[in-house]
Amino acid sequence: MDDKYMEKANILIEALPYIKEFYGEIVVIKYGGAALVDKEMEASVIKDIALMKLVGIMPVIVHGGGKDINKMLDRVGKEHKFINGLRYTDNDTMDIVQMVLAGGVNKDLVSLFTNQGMNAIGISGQDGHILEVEKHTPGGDDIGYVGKIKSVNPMLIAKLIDDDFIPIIAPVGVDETGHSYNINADFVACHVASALSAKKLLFMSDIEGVLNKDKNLIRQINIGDVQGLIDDGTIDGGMIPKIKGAKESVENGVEGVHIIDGRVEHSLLIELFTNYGIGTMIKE
Ligand SMILES: Nc1ncnc2c1ncn2[C@@H]1O[C@H](COP(=O)(O)OP(=O)(O)O)[C@@H](O)[C@H]1O
Ligand SMILES: CC(=O)N[C@@H](CCC(=O)OP(=O)(O)O)C(=O)O
Repeated sequence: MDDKYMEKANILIEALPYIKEFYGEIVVIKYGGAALVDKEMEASVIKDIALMKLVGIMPVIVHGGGKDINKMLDRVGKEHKFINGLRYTDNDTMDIVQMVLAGGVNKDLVSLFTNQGMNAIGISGQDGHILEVEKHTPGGDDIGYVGKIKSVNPMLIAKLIDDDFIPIIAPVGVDETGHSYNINADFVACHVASALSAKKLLFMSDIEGVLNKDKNLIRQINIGDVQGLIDDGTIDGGMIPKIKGAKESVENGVEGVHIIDGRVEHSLLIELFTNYGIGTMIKE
């Protein structure tokens, strides 16, 4: 037979044990950063997730949209600032965060799935009390309406999954008085993955994975080594919440957390369904 047909058949056969392993399992995908700004890539990611769903995996999406919030703040002439990676969120900023994340990014993603003939439902952590928060005051600082997750109520998400929908969750939570809070989407993804006892959590970012000091990709990190990589400065900036959250999720029973490059077409499929993968896996 023609080699090129054999090659295609082999790719499908290589995927078989993974499809079997993940069949009926929940996989949480944090979709944000660079992967969210390029329309072509966005369409390709949606196809990958549609394929996952059609082979029996139950995907749950938590999205970011920090760059879209910045753009909207620029448009209305409002300054934006981050304190240790968290957006300073005063009342007006919170209105914009809610509008951009829960109203814009969330519904745009739902439309993309609808275009692929898939049933997706866009919700935020406010719906069904999914994300209950309290005011986050890191080191005693008041950074406005930034939420610290107190509890995740997975009931509504589980119901949507049971009814065959792909839940798409915006990282906005609610406190006991009903006020909305802005939450870092990485934290939300980790808490949701733990609460749902997901098999996997995948972070799609704008870098190959976790890099060592020589800027080479680290293929696997055991949770016992995470703190050392932070302490010696190998990991900093936006990678810190991902890696800390990854460690916590694994401790809470998520089998593996993967950090993959959202700029590479089909990185999701390659990571899940091939022997070699593409990014960094964090595991026990
Ligand atoms: N060791 C590391 N390996 C990879 N990225 C790192 C590392 N240390 C810091 N980073 C930074 O973390 C960034 C990813 O975090 P972030 O920008 O918050 O992603 P996203 O917006 O996709 O959630 C990378 O682009 C990189 O600048
Ligand atoms: C408190 C806080 O910082 N919230 C984030 C929420 C969005 C987010 O996390 O988006 P990315 O994943 O695309 O960075 C923010 O306002 O930017």
